[in-house]
Formats: sequence, C-alpha cells, structure tokens
Amino acid sequence: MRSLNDDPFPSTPGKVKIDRTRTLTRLLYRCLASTSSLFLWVLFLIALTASYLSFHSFVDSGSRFFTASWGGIQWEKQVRTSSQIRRSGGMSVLVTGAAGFVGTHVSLALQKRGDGVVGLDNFNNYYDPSLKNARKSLLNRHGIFIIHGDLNDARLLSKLFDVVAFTHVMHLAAQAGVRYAMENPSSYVHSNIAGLVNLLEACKSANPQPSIVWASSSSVYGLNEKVPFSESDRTDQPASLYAATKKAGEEITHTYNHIYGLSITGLRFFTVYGPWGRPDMAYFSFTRNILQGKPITVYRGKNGVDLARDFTYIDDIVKGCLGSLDTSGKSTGTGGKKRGPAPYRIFNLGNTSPVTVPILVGILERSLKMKAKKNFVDMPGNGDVPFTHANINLARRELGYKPTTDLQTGLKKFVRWYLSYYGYNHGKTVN
Ligand SMILES: O=C(O)[C@H]1O[C@H](OP(=O)(O)OP(=O)(O)OC[C@H]2O[C@@H](n3ccc(=O)[nH]c3=O)[C@H](O)[C@@H]2O)[C@H](O)[C@@H](O)[C@H]1O
Repeated sequence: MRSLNDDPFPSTPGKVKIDRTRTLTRLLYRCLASTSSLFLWVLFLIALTASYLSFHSFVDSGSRFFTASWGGIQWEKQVRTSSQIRRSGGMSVLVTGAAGFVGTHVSLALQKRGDGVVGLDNFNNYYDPSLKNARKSLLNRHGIFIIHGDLNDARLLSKLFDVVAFTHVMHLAAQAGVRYAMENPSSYVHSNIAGLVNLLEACKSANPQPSIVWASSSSVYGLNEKVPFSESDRTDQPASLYAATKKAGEEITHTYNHIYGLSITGLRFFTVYGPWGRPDMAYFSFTRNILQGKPITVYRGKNGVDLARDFTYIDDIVKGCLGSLDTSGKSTGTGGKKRGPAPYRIFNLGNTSPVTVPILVGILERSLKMKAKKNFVDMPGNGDVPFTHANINLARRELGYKPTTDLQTGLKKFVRWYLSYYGYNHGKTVN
C-alpha cells in the first residue's frame, strides 16, 4: 500500500497513464497536509520568537536588579526612612560620594543634627575600597542608608528623586587627586564632567528642585600668584586636568543656575585632611611610610623652595558645608523651567595659614615619635602647584565660616585615628 507521502508522479512523465481525478484529490490532500504542517511550523516559530522576546525583556528590565543594588519595595523603604527629617526646619539631603572622606563626615554631622540623609557612592577602587566600606558601616550604624550606584546612572537618579523630595543635594562625589589625572584622564571626565551634568539634569527635572552645594577645589587657582587666593581672582590657568574639570564644573553649574533656576553653591576646598582621610594624600601616605620604615618623597619647587599648602582640617570643612546648606536659598524652577533668579555662590574653604611640606613631615615625626627617611626631589611637572593660600573673608561673612584647628592639632587627631584603625604595625613585615 502506498503511503500518503508516496510520490504519485513518476520520475519520467508520460510513462504511465494518469488517473486525473484521483491525482487531483491526492494533490489537494497533500497540499492541505503541507499547509497545515506549514501552519504548525509558523505557529511554533511565532511562539519561539515571542518567548525569546519576553525573556529578553525580562532580563533587560530586571538587569538593574542583577547588576546594581538598587530598586524594589524594601530599597525604597530604606531610602525613605533614611531621608526622614527629625528636627523642625530640617532638610533632607542626598549626599553624593557619601563613602568618601568629606562625604562621610558631612553625612554624620547632618544626621546628628536631625536632618535626613541618603548617601550615594560608586565605591570605585581609586584607593582601597575597604576603607570606603568601613566608612559605610560607620554611616549604617548611625542609620544612614548608602546606595551603591554611579552618578552617570540616570535611571537611578530619577528614581531617587521620585522616591524622595530632597530639599538639598550635597555633591561630593568626584575623581579626586591632582597627579593621578595624568594616569587616568578619562576617569576625571566620567565623574567630574559627565557625572556632574547627569546629576544636574536630574536636579533640574526634580519637583521640587533641590538646592545644590558641591565640592570645587583650590586647584582652580592654578598658576595664580596673587596671594591670598580670593574668589574673584583669575582661575583660567589650571595646572592639572583635575583642576580643569573642577573649573569646568563651576561653569557648568553656572549654566544650570542661569537656565533652570537651580540654587548653586561651589566650595573651593583647600587640601582637606583628618581622620578617615584619603590614603592617596601626602599626610596619609607619609604616615604609612614612616610607620613602615619606608622612604617618603618630598617635592621641592623652583630653586629648592619648599612647597606649601593651606591644609584645612575636616571639622572646619564640615562646618563650612553645613553653613552653605543652611544659607543656600531655594531653587526657583519647576518642571525643568526657571521661574526666577536663584543664588549662585562660590566660596573658599581654607585655613588661611599655609604650612610647608617639610614642616608637615616634622609634625608627623613628632606625633609618631619616628624619623622619616626623606628623599627631596624637584617637583615633577605633573599638575602640582607650588603653594595655596585661601582668603576666607567671603565665607566668614556669608556662612559664618571660622576655621579653628591648626595643622599640629589636626594631625595629632589624624595620627590617633590612624593608629586606632590600622594599628602601629600596619603593613610592616614581621620577621
Ligand atoms: O586642595 C585641593 O583642591 C586639592 O587638595 C589635594 O591636593 P594636594 O594639595 O596636591 O594634596 P596632596 O596630594 O596631599 O599634596 C600635598 C603637598 O604634598 C606634596 N607631596 C605630595 C605627594 C608626595 O609624595 N610628596 C609631596 O611632597 C605635594 O606636592 C603638595 O605640595 C587633594 O589631593 C586634591 O584632590 C584636591 O582636593
């Protein structure tokens, strides 16, 4: 018996007599059979495509849950709780760079006086992330929630402003360090330019718009030689890419103030130091090396002149930051549109008494009761400036800023913290 699949046609046409009716029926039958199998195939393919697309969209929409630690009901609850204001007339502040040196201290001070604080930090590995994690644990212990995320994540920022009507943003997240800019220039563009613009975009669209206080830098004075440095001095001669990105930040924030009515305060920090500080900075790395018996490199300027910095203690900087938040005035825009002029301010936050690097080393030697092995070398042309010196009259007048900690007192506090955190034998090889 021939099966339905048997070919009714001979390979050589004309050799058999064709039963036309039967053949036509068979043809029709076969046609129907192949159409239905084709139909089944099409159905199968549609189902396959649909399931692929829905899986893809699930992975895509859920990707932030796989790759980032934000989102979800529990997360929103933590953000809201952390942002709650606990004093009358208080503020709810988004602190970027909250696991950084200045960010940690400012967050704690805000929380202590009853303001709501939510932290954001990308925990990058510019320096030992374990120090950032330790700072985070400290903040968590004080009830401050820290989000692990990047300034460049527009969806995260927009979500944050949906969840909380922040009154203020304290923007401290940045790629810091003057000399590292030659090694990794794009990280400065990523954080200090692109990240800043992304944050400002989120702030401009937020309703209500927050007031913004952010960290500029003394480095914007660059090759300026007029001392002490005043806010009105020229800042168009940066000596490093770091300085150039901070200067660009001042121009960019001005634009957002002008177009969208965002209240902006830029703070030019002068070489901030203290407990929980940054391991890449000289006072920190010198301490580590002295304790480990390793040599330190001390740069010298032209003709062997000592370099000097207006080193500023962290507690004084924190007071300047809080004073800036308290006096920032409101942003005026809504729905991304300016409704009137908003404050645009820039302040020096320094100590007004520069100290040379060899004197800094001497103070550390006395605090640690150990001698440093010093190598003096000419300052390499890598972005350093010979000295900094702040005129703080404006901050004193407008913010009530008044630094009270001299370098000797501040370094003693730093050394005490360093020894309690790392111990005396930190990094020493035990024989
Ligand atoms: O105010 C700022 O806006 C900047 O301050 C800080 O920069 P700086 O003032 O350059 O601090 P820091 O590196 O501690 O060097 C201090 C001194 O030690 C000298 N120095 C440094 C390293 C070394 O190995 N040897 C040395 O002599 C060095 O030549 C200098 O004279 C921040 O890092 C920066 O992020 C930014 O915030």
